[in-house]
Amino acid sequence: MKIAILPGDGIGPEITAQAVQVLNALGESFEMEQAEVGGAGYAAHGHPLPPATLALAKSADAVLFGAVGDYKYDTLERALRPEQAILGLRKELGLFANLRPAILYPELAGASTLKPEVVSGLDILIIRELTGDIYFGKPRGVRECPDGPFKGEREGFDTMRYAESEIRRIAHVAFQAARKRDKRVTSVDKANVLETFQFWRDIVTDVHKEYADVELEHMYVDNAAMQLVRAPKKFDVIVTGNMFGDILSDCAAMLTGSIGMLPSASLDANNKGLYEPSHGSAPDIAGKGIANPLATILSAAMMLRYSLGKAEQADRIETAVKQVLAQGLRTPDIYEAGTTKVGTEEMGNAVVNALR
Ligand SMILES: NC(=O)C1=CN([C@@H]2O[C@H](COP(=O)(O)OP(=O)(O)OC[C@H]3O[C@@H](n4cnc5c(N)ncnc54)[C@H](O)[C@@H]3O)[C@@H](O)[C@H]2O)C=CC1
Ligand SMILES: CC(C)CC(=O)C(=O)O
Ligand SMILES: [Mg+2]
Repeated sequence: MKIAILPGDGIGPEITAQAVQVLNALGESFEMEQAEVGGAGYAAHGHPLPPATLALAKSADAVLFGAVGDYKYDTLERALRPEQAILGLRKELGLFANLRPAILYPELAGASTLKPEVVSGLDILIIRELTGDIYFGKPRGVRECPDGPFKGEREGFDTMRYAESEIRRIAHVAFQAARKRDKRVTSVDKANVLETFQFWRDIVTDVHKEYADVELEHMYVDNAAMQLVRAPKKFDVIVTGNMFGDILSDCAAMLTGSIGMLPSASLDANNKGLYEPSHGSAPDIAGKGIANPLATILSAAMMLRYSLGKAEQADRIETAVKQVLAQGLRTPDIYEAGTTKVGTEEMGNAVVNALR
């Protein structure tokens, strides 16, 4: 089985190295091939998603991705910015279903921003549509404002849109996932304001007719953000669009102690996937050896489970992560008094030792 390893920028290479170390410790014979992506792709080949990197991602059975982005590229024209690499990979590989489980490990109850009684036992699954919405809609750009009170001025614009089949397929993913859990789906939208999301609500309601055993509720995104920090355990599966899912999942991350704890799987219709932490390249801590590698290590576990048919090995990694947390090891983002502060590499080494 071939895994494409795309470390990217910032903390990407640091955290990916730890996940690779963990995969190597499983005793499986994975073929791993690494390639530059993001700012690293631009620096080496003049493009954030070099053709050889895309070809590798397409030919591999699964992709393990670090993160992309570096402030030094923020002035480049948009098509050449590092973030285009991950957007391009999602689109090119058809990775429309983004699964972001927000699970609170009991040892991290004190690291969560919420009171232990509000988050203890938290286990929610955010399903974010990943290849549509305003992140991909066209037209977009900067133009002369054609009408209204600002006519003649320059205006920036983007296009929010969802095709019916895009909504149907992500709704099916959500209802099917809920069937394996607590059988409750909350569809998050902004149907009170946006045509796109009234349509979203209508289609999700229609798909729900095929899942009578699953409970469906609709919630506006502003309320959902509030409920996530008020009573997050009321959610089981949240399904939402690309932008709302992006924002709500960062919010949910803090319930688990840190964004460094939130893994993700981005899947196509056949469960071929790209696996990456939900966070970015964290330029503020890059090179310091203090980034939390657990979201990436847990993403590797998701890769074993969803794309590589190795559920037992995925369980082993998740058990090893629980063990190092029980040992009291913490990177600074999840550190509390009475625990032991470690760096990225020490955390990775501890997971490897726990595996053995
Ligand atoms: N999939 C991707 O590659 C993503 C890329 N980005 C890009 O990353 C760059 C930085 O974006 P930000 O908005 O700062 O988001 P970010 O997620 O990189 O960082 C936000 C905050 O969380 C902290 N953080 C993130 N991951 C951490 C980890 N593993 N351990 C400890 N602390 C961690 C950072 O230090 C920072 O304070 C930008 O260029 C952005 O476009 C952002 C999100 C996703
Ligand atoms: C480039 C961004 C869309 C990446 C991001 O924020 C995410 O996937 O969570
Ligand atoms: Mg994000």
